[in-house]
Amino acid sequence: MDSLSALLGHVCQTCGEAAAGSEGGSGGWLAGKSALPGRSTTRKQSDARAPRPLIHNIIIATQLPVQYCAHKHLCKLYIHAHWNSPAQRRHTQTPPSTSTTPDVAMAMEPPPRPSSSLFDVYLRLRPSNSANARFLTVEENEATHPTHITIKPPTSDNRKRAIERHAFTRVFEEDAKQLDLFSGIRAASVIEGVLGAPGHHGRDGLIATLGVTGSGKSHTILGTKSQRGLTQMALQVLFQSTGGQLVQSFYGAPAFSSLAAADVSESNMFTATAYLDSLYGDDQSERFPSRGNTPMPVYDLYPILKSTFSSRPSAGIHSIRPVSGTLSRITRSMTTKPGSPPKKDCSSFITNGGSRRTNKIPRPSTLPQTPDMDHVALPVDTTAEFAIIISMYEVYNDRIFDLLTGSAIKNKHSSLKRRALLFKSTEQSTDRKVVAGLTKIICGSFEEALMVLETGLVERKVAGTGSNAVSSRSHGFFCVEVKKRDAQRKGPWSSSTMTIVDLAGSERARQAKTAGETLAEAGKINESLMYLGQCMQMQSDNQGGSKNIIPFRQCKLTELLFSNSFPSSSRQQNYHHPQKSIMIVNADPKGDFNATSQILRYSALAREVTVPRIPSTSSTILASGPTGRSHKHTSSASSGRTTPSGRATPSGRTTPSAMLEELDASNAEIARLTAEMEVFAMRLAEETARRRAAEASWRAAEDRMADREQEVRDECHAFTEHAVEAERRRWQSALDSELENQQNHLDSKIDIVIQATKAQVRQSDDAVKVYEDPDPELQERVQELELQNEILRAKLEAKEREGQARTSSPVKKMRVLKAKRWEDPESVAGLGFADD
Ligand SMILES: Nc1ncnc2c1ncn2[C@@H]1O[C@H](COP(=O)(O)OP(=O)(O)OP(=O)(O)O)[C@@H](O)[C@H]1O
Repeated sequence: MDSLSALLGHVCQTCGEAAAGSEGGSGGWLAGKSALPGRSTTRKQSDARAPRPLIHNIIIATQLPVQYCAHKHLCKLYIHAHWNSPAQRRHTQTPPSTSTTPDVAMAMEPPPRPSSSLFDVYLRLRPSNSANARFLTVEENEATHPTHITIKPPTSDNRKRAIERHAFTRVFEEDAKQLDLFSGIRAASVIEGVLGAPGHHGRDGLIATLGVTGSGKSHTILGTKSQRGLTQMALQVLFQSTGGQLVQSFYGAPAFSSLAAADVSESNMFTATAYLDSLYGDDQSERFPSRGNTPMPVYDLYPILKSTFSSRPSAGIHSIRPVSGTLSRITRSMTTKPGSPPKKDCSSFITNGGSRRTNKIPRPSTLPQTPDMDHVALPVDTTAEFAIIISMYEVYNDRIFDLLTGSAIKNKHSSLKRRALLFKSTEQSTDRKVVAGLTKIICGSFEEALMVLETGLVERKVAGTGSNAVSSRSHGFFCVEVKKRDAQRKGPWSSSTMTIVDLAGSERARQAKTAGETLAEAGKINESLMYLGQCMQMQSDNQGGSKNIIPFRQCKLTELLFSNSFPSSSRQQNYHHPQKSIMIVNADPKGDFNATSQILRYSALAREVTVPRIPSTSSTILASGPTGRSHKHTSSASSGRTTPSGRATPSGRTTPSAMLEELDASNAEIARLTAEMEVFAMRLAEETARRRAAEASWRAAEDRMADREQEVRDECHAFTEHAVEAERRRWQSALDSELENQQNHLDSKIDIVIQATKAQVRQSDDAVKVYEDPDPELQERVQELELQNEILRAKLEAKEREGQARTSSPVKKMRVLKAKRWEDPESVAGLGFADD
């Protein structure tokens, strides 16, 4: 009964009796279900005639805590509905106020951030140009900063909706400046955490903005033409704090390779000078006469940077000097006016209002110089050396895209299909997921970091809508990674990241007047914000004692925002503290009531709802009457007490007072039913939202499954193709080597035969005899020739005999023989004649 004791001493609005006791007639305000008449055991001992207050039924129906005085006067009907948890309901009891509209509970303290809370939630109101009345009131808090707001439906709203009260870590009014916000949210302490205490690793930090479209999220995070945003301010503080302790990380410097080696996210790392030089080199050559070695025209950043620098690790890169001069500013503050017809993809980062993106180098001197953060100096570990690495990406249609590829700088590449990156565990980062394959730029100075930031923003998806001339169509993530190591020992680099997120705004298609692709984008934006809302609502429930598991894996956005918010599972070397997170909710107090109240409802750290009481008809009637007596009756009637004039007569006839009583009872019943209806409507809305979320998550899961299936199929296909190709090559090479072996074997055999033949020829005078299988044709021919030979030989012999017979002279004989020898030497030899 803590709440009860807290409420003692208050005064009943109807009878003016001071609350001093407990239920049962001694007076006092009762609160909570345990003190309800009809439920309490003391009820039976109390005045049996005491009417059962109508509110009792409401309690039964809604299970909500209520208050009433000892006289059971229904002075006001307070329903403090902390829908999320009983624990939250408990601390909402409050005495009624005397104002005509029900006040909200004052006992709702700004909740201290418990360890289960993922975010500190700040509310920033933007100055509004709208002629509408403000529906949002900031409660003044004299002791400290305002932390509570009340939102009251506009008078035009005929749905009699509840008045809601929300608690935030702190509320910033419309006149809050960028610097007020920076110091108010204690951004410096986030940066300090990222830098790490002496001898300790840093801790990740996250600053994000949330709100409906046009509520000032980008204004807060990225600033405008004249004012810096939180990003630029944080960068300045970071660079001036680490100042002299930044490592030299030009290509070829040992720090560069060690930084690249220490990166766990499979990133493409470049120095800012090389990166900017590669992107803007050609067009800026006139303006940067001092810069040498301007790379070739860049058609794709990676191949050129890689071939230029990876192959020549020691290649000198000339730095781009800080530039002065009047040049067109790359800013978000141009293009169409809100309300004008949507203009597709009219990038806010274009110069001269044209539709072409520029490839002019961003110039730090022309960027806003205020607020200057010179006065902010953070304590830094003096024994350490640091490197600051910047990466940027956006979540567009639930896919992650690198913003530093440089493809948007050259017009030719604006149509190129971008490759989505994965948020996954890598080989070197098994215990936590990282966005793999990002472009990371090592920045040596604040100016370089600003140029990289502006370059990345050129690539971000923005479009003009009916609600905002420069509406972000994606959730933008700007990451500043601080690498730290011992300056003396040069040990391993530790890493902590400050992520600054500019979320896309939720929007209603009717107001934003979007269509086609922009409408589809809005659908995805709203869906991801709905998941974010669920996560935030659960975190707020958890503060009240619930132990909900935050469902952050439902979409890329929540995964990226929340996955580092929990303690690392690894307790060893890679242990990471949960990140310190800050959520800034932006709201236009005169803007769209429905959209704004919805966002405030799920982002607030605590909330309560007050259903306005429907005034009693009888009191209205009687109040307009002349007598005070009537009023007294009404009060009695409303308290449920019977009065002499209010009773039915024994004859059964009802007096006017009895009718009035009845009327009042009916009105109270109507009020009860209306309150009930309101409660059920809210529950229904919640359940519907939950169902929709579940359906959307189901659909998203199906999509993801299909994607995964396709990925697995592609992977299998690629793997199989690769394996088949490798096998084919293996077989081909085996075949080739087999053929070669055979050839060699044959050659060696032939060699042996030739050698043997030669040796045989050398050993013997005989001609080489070649033994071959007899050819039948040849054989026939040989036989024929032999036959002819025989015939000729016979003829010859015959002729010889003839000649011998004709001459007996030896000389003639010799002459004949000589002639014969020329004709047939063999036959002559055979005859034993020799040449003389
Ligand atoms: N606190 C502020 N002070 C002055 N002007 C503001 C403030 N907040 C927002 N604005 C102006 O309102 C306009 C819309 O703001 P902004 O683009 O930041 O909205 P947003 O929430 O980022 O919208 P979206 O979600 O569509 O991107 C801009 O012109 C911006 O300068």
